[in-house]
Amino acid sequence: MTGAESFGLTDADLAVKPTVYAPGMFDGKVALVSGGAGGIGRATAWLLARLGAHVIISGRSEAKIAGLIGAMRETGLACSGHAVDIREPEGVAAFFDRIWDEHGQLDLLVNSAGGQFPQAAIDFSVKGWNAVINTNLNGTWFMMQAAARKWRDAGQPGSIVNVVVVTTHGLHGVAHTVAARAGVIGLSRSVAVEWAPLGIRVNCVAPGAIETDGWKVYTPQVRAAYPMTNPMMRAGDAWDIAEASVYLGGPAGKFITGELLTVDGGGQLWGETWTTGKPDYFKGADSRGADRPDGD
Ligand SMILES: CCCCCCC/C=C/C(=O)SCCNC(=O)CCNC(=O)[C@H](O)C(C)(C)COP(=O)(O)OP(=O)(O)OC[C@H]1O[C@@H](n2cnc3c(N)ncnc32)[C@H](O)[C@@H]1OP(=O)(O)O
Ligand SMILES: NC(=O)C1=CN([C@@H]2O[C@H](COP(=O)(O)OP(=O)(O)OC[C@H]3O[C@@H](n4cnc5c(N)ncnc54)[C@H](OP(=O)(O)O)[C@@H]3O)[C@@H](O)[C@H]2O)C=CC1
Repeated sequence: MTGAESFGLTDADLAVKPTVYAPGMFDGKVALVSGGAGGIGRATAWLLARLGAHVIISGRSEAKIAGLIGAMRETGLACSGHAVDIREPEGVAAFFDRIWDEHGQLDLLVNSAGGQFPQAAIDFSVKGWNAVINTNLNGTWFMMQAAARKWRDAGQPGSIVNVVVVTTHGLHGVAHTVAARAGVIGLSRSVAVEWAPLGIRVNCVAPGAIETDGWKVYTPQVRAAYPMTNPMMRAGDAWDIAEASVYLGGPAGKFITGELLTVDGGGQLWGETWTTGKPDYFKGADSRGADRPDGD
């Protein structure tokens, strides 16, 4: 692979990809997609804008946001963007002030900003652990809380979709992110109850292996094995997650809150996920070795 290689759907794909949803479904609505210039966020931003929403795109990289906004506006879609690090609560709060100043409303927040690096848990540094927890748990929370405060203060309903990771089986090499995402899922279930009186719904989508540029952090060997993470024996695409988020976050999900929708081709039921490669130990009984510490 070269540094220039990219994965997943392009803007040209996303501009025309067929959707199950009706045109105009989000007319008059305002949606915010964090990580909106990443793979899954980008697909979500295109889908929501094509369905009529004004989409606000955030992320850390101004250049990535500007590129996406240019591509979307070229096709006549309504969007704007702002660089915000979700780990900075003051910056996040100021961002939501700005959204209300400019639009006076927000209808849907999709938290797609996140990520991790693959490493054996036993080798995590304190800094590495904190980077992943701060991004995926704290950052997601700062966005959720800032949105909810605005909705409460404005007396407006709202909807949040958090894009997480499958946490129900041992996801090798990404224990830090599984810990953070399990936190987000638990948090979402709790505030789904606390915030129901405010008219705020909170749901999560757990993607399986979804081909995006986020895969660049994994080796070519590991990426090549991702289709083996599920019984469909293929990766999903970012549109799969975008349509799931729109289902939960939009009108189709109006009686759904505190829910987790897994979109992984059945990977929870069958499949192997090795983000740092399959260790010899798991390759078969013969590979366990006589020196394996059995603890007895
Ligand atoms: C059921 C099947 C599911 C399949 C799941 C597997 C597939 C999953 C795919 C994805 O989720 S892909 C999409 C997500 N995108 C990414 O993950 C992109 C890359 N990740 C990030 O950018 C993370 O957000 C980040 C690493 C947390 C970035 O945070 P930050 O910008 O603060 O990081 P750094 O400053 O670069 O690093 C901070 C600190 O972290 C440690 N560290 C970072 N990278 C590595 C690494 N490759 N190996 C070991 N340690 C790493 C390290 O301590 C860094 O500090 P320094 O050493 O640089 O001082
Ligand atoms: N692709 C997959 O197979 C899977 C993905 N997921 C999760 O889905 C989500 C989206 O993934 P995907 O689109 O594939 O990955 P990408 O890496 O393509 O997108 C993630 C986006 O998050 C943004 N981001 C990261 N950290 C921060 C931060 N501190 N503040 C603001 N923005 C930030 C990045 O923007 P910028 O570069 O501008 O900082 C980036 O565009 C992630 O949480 C990911 O872990 C879960 C399971 C599988």
